[in-house]
Amino acid sequence: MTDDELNTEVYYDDDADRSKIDDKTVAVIGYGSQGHAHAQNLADSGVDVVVGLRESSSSRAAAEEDGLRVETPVDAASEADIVSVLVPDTVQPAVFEDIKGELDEGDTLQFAHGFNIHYNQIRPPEDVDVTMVAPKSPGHLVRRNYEADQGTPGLIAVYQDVSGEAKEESLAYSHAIGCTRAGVIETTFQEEVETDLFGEQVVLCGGVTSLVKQGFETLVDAGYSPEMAYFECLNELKLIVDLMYEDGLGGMWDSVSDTAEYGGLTRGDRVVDDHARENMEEILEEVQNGTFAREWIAENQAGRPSYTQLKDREENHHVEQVGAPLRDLFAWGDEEGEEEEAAEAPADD
Ligand SMILES: NC(=O)C1=CN([C@@H]2O[C@H](COP(=O)(O)OP(=O)(O)OC[C@H]3O[C@@H](n4cnc5c(N)ncnc54)[C@H](OP(=O)(O)O)[C@@H]3O)[C@@H](O)[C@H]2O)C=CC1
Ligand SMILES: CC[C@](O)(C(C)=O)C(=O)O
Ligand SMILES: [Mg+2]
Ligand SMILES: [Mg+2]
Repeated sequence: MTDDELNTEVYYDDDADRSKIDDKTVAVIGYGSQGHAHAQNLADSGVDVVVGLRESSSSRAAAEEDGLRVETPVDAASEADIVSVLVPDTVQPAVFEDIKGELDEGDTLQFAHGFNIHYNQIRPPEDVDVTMVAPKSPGHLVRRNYEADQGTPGLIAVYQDVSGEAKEESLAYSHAIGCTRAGVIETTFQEEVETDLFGEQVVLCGGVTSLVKQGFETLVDAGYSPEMAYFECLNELKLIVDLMYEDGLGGMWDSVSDTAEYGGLTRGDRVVDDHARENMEEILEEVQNGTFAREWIAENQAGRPSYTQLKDREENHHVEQVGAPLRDLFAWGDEEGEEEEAAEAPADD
């Protein structure tokens, strides 16, 4: 398929005008999954970066060790032309209240996910650009891909364009973090929020972990060894998804046996059936009408009681107890573990 056959325009390196960012200062607020990747990629691309972290932040040492200048969020925002808000969605409204006084006319307030703008938790001043550059990937891979001279696909969106250059600046920022190497699509804050929340709940994070757990439990409850069940339902999933990633569903079907293909084609829809589809539609509606957003905001205001309980249950699931020692035995286990620990920035919880 050529670019002409695509339904939407995809922007690559040549479409970005780096002069829109090269003489600007970017404040990256937060140094977690996305923050460390954006800050390091921008800096390696020659952009002036200052990281904004609170004095007590556990991420300060990591950012400084990575050679970045660190100030408080207020001081970083004060000297920046572009303020990239990369703290957790739930703390963004409070952080925004602290830094909003530092946004000068014509500055850019930028996000990697549109939750707080779309659900009106942040009301930006009218005289700044409001944009989004959202890599479609976990942050650690945004950094890893950049270092490997590869890219990460991303989205850009413009919510407010005071300067008349918001889109061009977003593309230049996408270039500097490596997204235009892989391709960038323009969207709206609404579309990004609704598809991102739906995708992570139904397929990528929620759906797939439930599928793994139910498959694992079914085998173990039927008397099969947990190790067998782990390899079958979790470990091999990565290898199957890698094939889909490289060459679509067809690439995967071509690689597995005819027996697997026939069994999968006849049985898959019995598992993820019409009932599952109805549930997907219901979940999408909760995203669209704000039910999920209200629930998540209230959950945070209450100190995250359900989140804490569910997280604890997940961490103690049998598949996790079986998997950890097995992964330690993998030949590459130590090396990868060390690399990830080094790259790992502190999480919000
Ligand atoms: N995770 C991902 O890969 C993706 C995330 N996004 C979006 O990117 C944004 C950032 O998410 P993510 O990278 O996961 O965030 P993280 O949870 O990884 O962010 C943690 C960072 O935020 C800082 N932080 C936490 N609370 C505060 C606070 N109150 N004041 C100042 N700094 C604080 C932490 O520092 P401290 O040590 O001070 O706590 C740490 O540096 C979100 O909008 C998210 O939806 C988009 C695409 C993918
Ligand atoms: C899939 C989860 C995600 O949307 C992401 C990595 O893209 C997130 O919010 O972390
Ligand atoms: Mg998300
Ligand atoms: Mg996402």
